Amino acid sequence: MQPSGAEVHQRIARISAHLYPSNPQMGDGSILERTNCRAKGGAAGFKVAILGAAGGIGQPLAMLMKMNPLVSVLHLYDVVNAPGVTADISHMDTGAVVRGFLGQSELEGALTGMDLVIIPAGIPRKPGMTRDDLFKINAGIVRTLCEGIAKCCPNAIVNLISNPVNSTVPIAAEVFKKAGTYDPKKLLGVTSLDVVRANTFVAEVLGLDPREVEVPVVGGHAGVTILPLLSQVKPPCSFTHEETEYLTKRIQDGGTEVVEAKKGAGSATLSMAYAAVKFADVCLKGLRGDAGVVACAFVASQVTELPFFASKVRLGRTGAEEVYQLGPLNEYERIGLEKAKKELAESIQKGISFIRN
Ligand SMILES: NC(=O)C1=CN([C@@H]2O[C@H](COP(=O)(O)OP(=O)(O)OC[C@H]3O[C@@H](n4cnc5c(N)ncnc54)[C@H](O)[C@@H]3O)[C@@H](O)[C@H]2O)C=CC1
Ligand SMILES: O=C([O-])CC(=O)C(=O)O
Repeated sequence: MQPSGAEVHQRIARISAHLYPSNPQMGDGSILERTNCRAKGGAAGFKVAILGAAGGIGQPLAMLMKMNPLVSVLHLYDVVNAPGVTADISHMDTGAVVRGFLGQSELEGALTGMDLVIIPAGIPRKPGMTRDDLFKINAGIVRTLCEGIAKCCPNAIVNLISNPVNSTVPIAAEVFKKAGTYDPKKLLGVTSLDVVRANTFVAEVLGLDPREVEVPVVGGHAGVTILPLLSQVKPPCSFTHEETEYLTKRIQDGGTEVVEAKKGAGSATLSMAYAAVKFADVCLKGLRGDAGVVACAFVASQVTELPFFASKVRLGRTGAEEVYQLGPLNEYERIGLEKAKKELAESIQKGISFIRN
């Protein structure tokens, strides 16, 4: 029997409400003309939210996550332009269902039920600024978003990209502690761009394909706190002192190199989206229960005397299930580690104090 006109309207309204739960204006009558209204959408997979999805990182990150077969539902949240980015990305013929959420009043809808939350919300650097100069504005943004996570999806894995990561991760930890939801395994500061850069620059020097190179980068994510362990590069190789100095400095200053090249138009966005997706994919594979999933991240740690430190971690069903020791360091790296720890201690304390005081 053919459905009645009223039944067809009801069916479309249901689909529209499913796709745009808190943006009814995005599911207006125009959907009547669409031919895909019987789409099931969302095969088995994970639910992922991106907070800051309309930004320089957020947009390519959203596009790449829409292409990830492990993602069944993708929520795009921002305080501006989320509907436009959502409409655009939702036309991609990949499995994930995309939904947009605009502004603080829709944060709850964006977060409820999520398995993984990726946060690239916040202002980027301009030439002459340090990442710490972003603290004033980004600290408050991260606090608000993490309060939402504690309330709506306290079990989600959080990938925190917003700078200064060395302080925003401690901020997030304090917010979760206050809310009684803190699970150190689930809070990961994203340092994968440092690894991506290190692999690229080391491959250039060695004349190798970057896909064959693995460089552990430990410490934190700002200047001297970024510590590439060139003595542990795979495949095993050695560097002259000059090469070590050149590579260490280039990896540590990679972000500044992009900020200066962009001349005031922001910082790394495309390589960051790539690195964030690589890292998110590793987190999702861990959640799925894949064995031997390892990546570098800035996490709660007992590897040094500091409460947070970036190093290799093993991702599993509950997040960062194992944090690896640093392994043997050479003299150059030992000196670098002391410098890194000094700056890191201050940045971590600044983040903690922001919430406690
Ligand atoms: N961890 C890392 O390796 C890297 C971190 N970053 C950092 O990522 C952050 C974002 O960089 P871009 O995307 O280039 O900046 P952007 O300015 O292009 O985008 C940021 C987005 O965040 C949104 N936003 C602002 N306040 C918000 C709030 N309260 N809730 C939700 N969204 C909000 C803005 O509307 C904007 O769309 C910066 O802090 C930057 O320093 C950038 C590159 C690498
Ligand atoms: O340098 C910046 O401000 C952005 C960033 O963290 C990076 O590119 O590593």
